[in-house]
Amino acid sequence: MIRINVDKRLAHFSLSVNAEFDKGITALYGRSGSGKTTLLRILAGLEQPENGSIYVDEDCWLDGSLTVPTHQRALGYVFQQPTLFPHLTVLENIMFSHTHGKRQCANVDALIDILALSPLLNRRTTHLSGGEKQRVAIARALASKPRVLLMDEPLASLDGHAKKHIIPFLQRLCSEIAIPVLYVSHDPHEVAQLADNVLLIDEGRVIEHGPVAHIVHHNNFTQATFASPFSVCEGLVVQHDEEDRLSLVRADIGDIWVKQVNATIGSAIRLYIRADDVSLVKMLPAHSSILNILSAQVVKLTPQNSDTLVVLRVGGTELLANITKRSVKRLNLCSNDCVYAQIKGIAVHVFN
Ligand SMILES: Nc1ncnc2c1ncn2[C@@H]1O[C@H](COP(=O)(O)OP(=O)(O)OP(=O)(O)O)[C@@H](O)[C@H]1O
Repeated sequence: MIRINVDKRLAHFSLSVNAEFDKGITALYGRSGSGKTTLLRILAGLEQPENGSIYVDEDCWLDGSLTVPTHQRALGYVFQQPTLFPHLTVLENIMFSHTHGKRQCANVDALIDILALSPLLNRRTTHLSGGEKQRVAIARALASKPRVLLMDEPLASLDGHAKKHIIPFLQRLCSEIAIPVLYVSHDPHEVAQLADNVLLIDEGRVIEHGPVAHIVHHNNFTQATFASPFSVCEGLVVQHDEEDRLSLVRADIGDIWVKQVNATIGSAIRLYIRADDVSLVKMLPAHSSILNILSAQVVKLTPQNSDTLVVLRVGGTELLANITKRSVKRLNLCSNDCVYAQIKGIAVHVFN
């Protein structure tokens, strides 16, 4: 557990953060210049706050005049551009912190295995792809067995294909290392896929902090980076329909049919549902191509520029729908109305 309470003034910017981060991935999310990197740098001891404290469990990294220098903080730092030693092989890069640091070394074999680095170990890092370099940088950051992992847009320099490839490694790794991971990202899709919690930051102040499914529903989240609104739902795979190539997910919003997923029955799964892919009807349709029709209640209507964002209560949780103003008028939609939310199975993104 990290407990941080710091104030920092820069020339035209001030940051004031009081937060706690438990194990798992916390996405630091906010518009450009909101203070995400500054917060990581303070945690790493690369910036000195005017006052405040940082504790990792019971260990003090900063309090008043006491400042533990960066090299004595048990942390790993992964940057947007992997900074590897070009004169060393992949294995030598990974082992660098082991041979040069004083901390106990992690199980390097397990890291190499999880990050699928075995075929690369004897290669020079100059000849690796961007995604391979970043996997080496992550292994190196973890080889010193840090108690905190800081990742500053680690996938930003990768293309969509490389990102897709590396994200499952990251997910597996972060669930195995069981330490707090602070992960800066501008990409709402990445946040939805990876984060357990989100700290939303604006102008150096914490705007929201909590579980990802809750925070992504906040207007502040979409306004922070002009992301299209979406919902994140947790569920379990309960059935595969081989003939129709579909899978049934028992999610917190109800049972949802999605395109067949490569996951065993009982696997935990996360659904990403764009608000634009949710439509509303007041009566159950007699014949519909839409596979998922859920009973819902309107909680709130928020007119946007040309659309209206509708917060729905579905099961014990919330779901967002984005519909046109004309649709709101046509349905004469008001708060507390009972409706049916329709979600195309084909439109649901599945993260497993
Ligand atoms: N060394 C510095 N001196 C003065 N101002 C700085 C310094 N470093 C950063 N800033 C300012 O502090 C603010 C926060 O910067 P920071 O890099 O933390 O933002 P960020 O949220 O990480 O942005 P981005 O998403 O664009 O990387 C910005 O206004 C930036 O110009």
